[in-house]
Amino acid sequence: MTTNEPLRIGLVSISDRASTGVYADQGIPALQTWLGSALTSPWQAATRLIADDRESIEKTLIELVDRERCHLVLTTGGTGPAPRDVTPEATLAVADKEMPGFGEEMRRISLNFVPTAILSRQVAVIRKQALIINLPGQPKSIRETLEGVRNADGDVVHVGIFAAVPYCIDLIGGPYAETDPAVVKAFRPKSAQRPN
Ligand SMILES: Nc1ncnc2c1ncn2[C@@H]1O[C@H](COP(=O)(O)OP(=O)(O)OP(=O)(O)O)[C@@H](O)[C@H]1O
Ligand SMILES: Nc1nc2c(c(=O)[nH]1)N[C@H]1C(S)=C(S)[C@@H](COP(=O)(O)O)O[C@H]1N2
Repeated sequence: MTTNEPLRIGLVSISDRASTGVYADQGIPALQTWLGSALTSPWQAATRLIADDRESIEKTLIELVDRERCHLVLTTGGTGPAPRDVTPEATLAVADKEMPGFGEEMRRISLNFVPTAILSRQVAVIRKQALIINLPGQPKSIRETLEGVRNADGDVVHVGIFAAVPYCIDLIGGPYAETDPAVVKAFRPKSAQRPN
């Protein structure tokens, strides 16, 4: 049963350099901007900027899901092969269930942009009432993976993963999230659609 409360979204930027001020964090602003353009139903964000440290990542994810009661948590950064990249391990460690389709599809989408997309080990999981999704660290990859790929005319040629996010949130008991179809069209089976 879905609810009418606002969608609570945890936004976690995981970067050694942004979290220590070597450069300004662009992850959280990119997430907020994109969600602001995509979501047409009420939402609120809880944001965290942390280092690539497995314990801090696990603690942050648990806090956002268990205490802040987020329905969706998006992380950015720390999914590559370097020794400090441990976001997928931390995410799997707090998981009740794995959702492998998201990682598979994000890598396929990202291959339209960079051949190094296969270096991203990103995962998605369910913990309690929340869907947690790892996005790559490159700020531009946030829009690319969530919104998908367009041709020169602006038509979508590879659907972004956010198309499946609202229905996933329905299925785990969260609010009915709606999107601007010009940015990303949320897909739901007919039986799950609410009249406008
Ligand atoms: N939060 C961020 N803000 C701005 N740029 C970022 C951020 N995170 C990553 N980037 C950019 O994307 C690139 C790839 O991201 P990745 O997460 O692999 O970073 P990294 O090389 O592990 O370094 P760090 O963890 O210190 O950001 C980085 O080299 C950086 O140019
Ligand atoms: N859409 C998209 N996906 C991408 C990239 C990108 O620029 N755009 N960079 C790739 C690279 S170079 C790496 S190493 C991996 C992991 O990045 P992360 O460690 O920043 O999470 O994401 C990959 N996926």
